[in-house]
Amino acid sequence: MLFQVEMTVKLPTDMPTEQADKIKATEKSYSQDLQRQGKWRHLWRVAGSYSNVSIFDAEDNAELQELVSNLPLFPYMEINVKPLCRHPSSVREDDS
Ligand SMILES: O=C(O)CC1=CCC(=O)O1
Repeated sequence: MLFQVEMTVKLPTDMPTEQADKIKATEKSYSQDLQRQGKWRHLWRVAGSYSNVSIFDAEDNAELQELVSNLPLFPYMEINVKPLCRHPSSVREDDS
């Protein structure tokens, strides 16, 4: 199942830079691992913001919840999820 996930990062302004950098590095590694596994299909920055729009490919809602709640930045993000299904006019055969 495909899901559009929009994440907006809201780190506390008083978080020490070293701590923030460590969380961001762990987040990068975790996200790149999921991208290589094909679970995190797309990762796009929303221009002009500290948000991303991502496409996840998870077995079901429970797996999506597990993937997203294990994000190192999870405690510091607002997350919106939209389940997706194939558009009947899509010409892409691999959009499943
Ligand atoms: O910077 C972000 O949008 C949050 C994030 C998701 C994956 C990653 O490496 O950073």
